[in-house]
Amino acid sequence: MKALVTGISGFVGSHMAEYLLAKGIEVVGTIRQRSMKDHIAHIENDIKLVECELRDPISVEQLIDRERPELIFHLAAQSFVPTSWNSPIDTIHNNVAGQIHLFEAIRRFKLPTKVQIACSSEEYGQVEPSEVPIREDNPLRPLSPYAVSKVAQDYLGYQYFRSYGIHVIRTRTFNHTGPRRGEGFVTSNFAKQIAEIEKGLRPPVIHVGNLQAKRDFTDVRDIVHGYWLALERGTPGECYNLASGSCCTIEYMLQLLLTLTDIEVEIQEDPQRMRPSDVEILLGSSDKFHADTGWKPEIPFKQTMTDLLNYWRAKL
Ligand SMILES: Nc1nc2c(ncn2[C@@H]2O[C@H](COP(=O)(O)OP(=O)(O)O[C@H]3O[C@H](CO)[C@@H](O)[C@H](O)[C@@H]3O)[C@@H](O)[C@H]2O)c(=O)[nH]1
Repeated sequence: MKALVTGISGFVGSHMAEYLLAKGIEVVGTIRQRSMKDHIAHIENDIKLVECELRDPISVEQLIDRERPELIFHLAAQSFVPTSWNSPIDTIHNNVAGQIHLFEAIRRFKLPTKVQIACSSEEYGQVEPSEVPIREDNPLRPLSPYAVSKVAQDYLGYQYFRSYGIHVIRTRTFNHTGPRRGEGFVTSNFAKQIAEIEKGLRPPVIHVGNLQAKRDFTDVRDIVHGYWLALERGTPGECYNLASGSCCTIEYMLQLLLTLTDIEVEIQEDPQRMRPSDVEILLGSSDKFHADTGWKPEIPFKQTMTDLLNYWRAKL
């Protein structure tokens, strides 16, 4: 069986590739011209890498025609919320056009390919206290251009399923982290700052943004298992939350990291790290996904954060 992973050199893409290889699946992955390959260097000989700009319909059509994968894990995206404030149109264009080109190519060649699309809990946006844990039928009230791009990807998935019968599964994933998480994202950013302080590379001051936001974190290794199950057992056209079912403040996450180190630090708020509007709480129910696929997260949050901190300690 052949699987195509878009964005294979990214954080989730690299974990997805490892997961698929362990299952004996043939893996093809897309990278961009200037993609860093550090995350996949250890498996580069076991996968096929294809340079493909997903915003270019011709490249995507040629890729799909040539590879004809049975499964697609569509993970390529501009995934950092703050970047989307700086250049909203780039995020919307990148995330929406890439997916449309994939769908159009599948449609053109009438392929039975199963496609998982990486949607996001950010789509729920402004969530009322009475609405948690959030279920899939909650209203979508996106609060960032990134979130709007994910709503568009999500509904395009629904539309291509309804219009053309393409086997699309929409996974609305809540926050996920673990080794190789990009350093801009909060868990990795704080872990990296701690590792740098431990090594004497910076003064003992941790710079933070909004510590009161609440997020529902799952380990990336549980998430890629979920993506596999989504295509194996999920109902085409459906959307599913992937979440741990509990949440914590960003402050709690920072304090947890600080229990894993001996250093003493000062915590300093950095106005640059504040957002024009931040999602206050994301706490998801995965009951629907569990009922259809049996998925549940296995890795405790403390283990995930320990692995992430050790990743930075080894990398610096
Ligand atoms: N990045 C960052 N965030 C901070 C910081 N301090 C506090 N935060 C807060 O920490 C929360 C999480 O921020 P991120 O790690 O950047 O993730 P996100 O905006 O929640 O988005 C992530 O999760 C989505 C799923 O809910 C994903 O769709 C998205 O791609 C990303 O992985 C936000 O409320 C943010 O304001 C900081 O120094 N840096």
